[in-house]
Amino acid sequence: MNDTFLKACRGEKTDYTPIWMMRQAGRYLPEYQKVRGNVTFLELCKSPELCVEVTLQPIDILGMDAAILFSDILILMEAMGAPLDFHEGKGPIFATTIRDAKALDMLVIPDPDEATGFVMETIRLLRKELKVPLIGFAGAPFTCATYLIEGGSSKTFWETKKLMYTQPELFHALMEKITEATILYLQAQARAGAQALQLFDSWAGVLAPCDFEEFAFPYITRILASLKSYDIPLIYFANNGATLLDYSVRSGADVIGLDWRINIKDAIAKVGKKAVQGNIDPFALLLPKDKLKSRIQNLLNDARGAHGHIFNLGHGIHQFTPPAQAKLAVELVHELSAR
Ligand SMILES: Cc1c2[nH]c(c1CCC(=O)O)Cc1[nH]c(c(CCC(=O)O)c1C)Cc1[nH]c(c(CCC(=O)O)c1C)Cc1[nH]c(c(C)c1CCC(=O)O)C2
Repeated sequence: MNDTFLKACRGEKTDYTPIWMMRQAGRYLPEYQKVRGNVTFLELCKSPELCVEVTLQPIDILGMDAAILFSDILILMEAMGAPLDFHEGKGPIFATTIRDAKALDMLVIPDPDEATGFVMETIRLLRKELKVPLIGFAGAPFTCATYLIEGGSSKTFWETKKLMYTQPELFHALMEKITEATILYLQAQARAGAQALQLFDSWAGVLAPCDFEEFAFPYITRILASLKSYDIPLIYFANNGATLLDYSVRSGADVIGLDWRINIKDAIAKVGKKAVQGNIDPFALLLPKDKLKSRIQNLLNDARGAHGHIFNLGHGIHQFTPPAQAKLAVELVHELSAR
C-alpha cells in the first residue's frame, strides 16, 4: 500500500512528494476514449465496473500516487431532481433552471445510498483493487448552484449573480439545500471507503471576497465540519482562489488546493500548519523536457517549507495533453523530490 499521499496530507515526512492530477481520468487518455466510445458519459458515471476501470487507468498507466473516484460533481445535482444531459462539445446542460421558489421546491435531498448507490458501489469496488489511496469528492455548493441557475456552463454568471443580488433569500435557500445533500453524499462516500474528500469550487474565483464570505463560505465550513468525525483528510480547492486564500485556510480543510496563479511559497506563508496541493499550470505539461524539469524543480524548491505538499496541477488536465507528458511529469516529481 502506497500511503505517501495520505502522509503528505497529514503533514508527515514522506520519501518523496506524492502527485496526482485533477481530472486525471479522462479524454486525454486513449484508454478512456475506448471505454467512452461504447457509452454516454452519464452511462459511464452510473456503471460501477466501468468507473473502476477508468479510475484505475491513470494509476496503472501514469503512476499517480492517489486515485480519484470517477464521477462528476453534477451527478448529485441530477440525484436532487435536476434533469442533466451532457452535449458533445457543449458540456453539461440542465433542461430546467432553478431561478424561482417553485423550481427550488422540486429539488429533493436524496438518500445517497439509494439515489447514488452506483457511486458508493464504485468506491467499495475500488477499495478492493487499489494500492494507492482513494479520493472521493463533491462540488462546493456555489459551483453546483451556478450550473443549476445558469442551466449549464457560463462565462458571465449573469443569472447566478442576478439571483444572488436581487433574491438573496432564495439564493441562500438553494445553497442550504445543496449543502444538506452534499453533507449526506460525502458522509456516505466516507462510509463506503473514501480515504480523503475534496470539495471542488471551480467558480469561487468569480466572487468578490465580501460576496464569497456571505454567499459561499458558510456552506463550505458547514460541510467540512460535518465530515471531521470521519478523520480523513479534507481538501478544499477554490479555483482562481488566490484572493480567497484566507477563507480557504479558515474553511476547516486540512489540505488547501491551489491554482497556478499564486506562487506556492506565498501561499505556504499564509496557510500555517496545513498541507498544500498544487499548483503547476496544466498547460505547462506542454513544455519540452528540460524546461518541464526546471519548472517542477522550482516548484518543489518553493514548496520546501510546506507542512505537507501534494504535487498537482493548478486545475484539471486539458483534454489534448499528450499522456506521455503527464507521465513524464509524474516521473520527474518522483525523481526530483526523492529524499
Ligand atoms: C466543474 C466540474 C465538472 N465536473 C467536475 C468539476 C470540478 C473540476 C473542474 O473545475 O474541472 C469534476 C470532475 N469531473 C470528472 C471528474 C472525474 C475524476 C477525475 O479524474 O478527476 C471530476 C473530479 C469527470 C468528467 N467530467 C466531464 C468529463 C468529460 C466527459 C466526456 O467523456 O465526454 C469527464 C471525464 C464533463 C464535465 N463535467 C463538468 C463539466 C463543465 C464538463 C464538461 C467540460 C469537460 O468536458 O471537461 C462539471
